[in-house]
Amino acid sequence: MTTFTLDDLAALVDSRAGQPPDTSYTAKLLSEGPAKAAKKLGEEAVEAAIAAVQGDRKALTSEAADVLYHLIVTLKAGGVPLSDVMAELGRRTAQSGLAEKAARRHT
Ligand SMILES: N=c1c2ncn([C@@H]3O[C@H](COP(=O)(O)OP(=O)(O)OP(=O)(O)O)[C@@H](O)[C@H]3O)c2ncn1[C@@H]1O[C@H](COP(=O)(O)O)[C@@H](O)[C@H]1O
Repeated sequence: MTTFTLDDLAALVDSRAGQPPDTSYTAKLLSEGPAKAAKKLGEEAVEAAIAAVQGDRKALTSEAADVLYHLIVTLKAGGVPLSDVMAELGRRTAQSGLAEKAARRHT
């Protein structure tokens, strides 16, 4: 069990933004703009999907980590804070909770 969170990862990515590209992989990726980060995200997502279809749990774990990392970088490059994504997920959860309650009232 790890205590490392997506917020920790986003903070690491934030710390690399604006640094010289030769200082880290993240700084280099961010310096290349949103399209490059998005391309990497797409590639990693396909690799994760292939691992899932093949039932390769080890590869899926590794590729999922790549997806989450490149998603965080893509969000940073696109100017969208992770907190906005979490808020959207929270809204959807709240909405589905209300929808479930309404459905129960009508049964
Ligand atoms: N989670 C990751 C992470 N996952 C994958 N990667 C990098 O993503 C790259 C993907 O591999 P590829 O072979 O597809 O990419 P590449 O061929 O090197 O690059 P391209 O030419 O395709 O752009 C590798 O260089 C990995 O090291 C990551 N790099 C960084 N992190 C996190 O970001 C933090 C900061 O990292 P640095 O920016 O390297 O200091 C680290 O402490 C980690 O927490």
